[in-house]
Amino acid sequence: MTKLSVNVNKIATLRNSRGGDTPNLLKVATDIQDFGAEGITIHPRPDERHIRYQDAYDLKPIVYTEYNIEGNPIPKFVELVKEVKPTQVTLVPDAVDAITSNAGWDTIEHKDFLREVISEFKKNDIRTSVFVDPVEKMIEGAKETGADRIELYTETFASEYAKGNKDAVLPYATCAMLAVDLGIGVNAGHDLSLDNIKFFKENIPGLLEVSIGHALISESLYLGLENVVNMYLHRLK
Ligand SMILES: CC(=O)[C@@H](O)[C@H](O)COP(=O)(O)O
Ligand SMILES: NCC(=O)COP(=O)(O)O
Repeated sequence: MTKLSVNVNKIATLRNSRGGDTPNLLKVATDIQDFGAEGITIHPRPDERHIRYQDAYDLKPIVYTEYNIEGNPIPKFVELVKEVKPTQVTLVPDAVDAITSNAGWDTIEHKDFLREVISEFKKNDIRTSVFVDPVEKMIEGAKETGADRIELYTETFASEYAKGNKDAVLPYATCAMLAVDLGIGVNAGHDLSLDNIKFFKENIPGLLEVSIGHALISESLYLGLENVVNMYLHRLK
């Protein structure tokens, strides 16, 4: 079974745009789980433009499913994760000024660094995952770091699939099979959506978890607008 972990970064983006507490992140995270999602993902960035570090603490007692915290393991992030103790930490090599995550780790070049932070998280009983492009050498490198899982960076798959190139899933399938053979769990995320998720799931062996945010929140607007507009019209009669 593949677990759905909902990334709530975009809820925090909307909240921060007005400086208040609407939408309320904790209510949304509670509702998402009550509606059946099996996890909540956050990706606090150093500039706290969406998820604030304090949100990570506030969500801890609210998340009763799997709690996944993603980010670049700078010292401040490592301390945060060790204090919050989520179910899983996903290490992402994102630059401070990146609009969003745009590449996986070079697990060979950064093997020693990754091995060190991963062992620190493992001592704290936190499952570890490393964000990687679908390149076999990077999966083998991830194994060397001691990570429990990889998260396949699915941006290329998503953009190619949208253009009709279904073969774009093949490197992901190959890497997932390799990971399973090596005894590493397989997660995936970035730009997955209602349009591409079924095909991706059907083609990726052993897919344990997907984390989805941007498309899922956008789709919630598209699919929820009619209901809300009609509720306003009803009150204005
Ligand atoms: C690792 C990954 O693909 C997601 O965490 C994505 O980066 C979401 O982050 P943003 O919401 O900041 O784009
Ligand atoms: N790890 C990927 C994630 O959490 C969500 O990415 P996206 O759906 O916002 O692109």
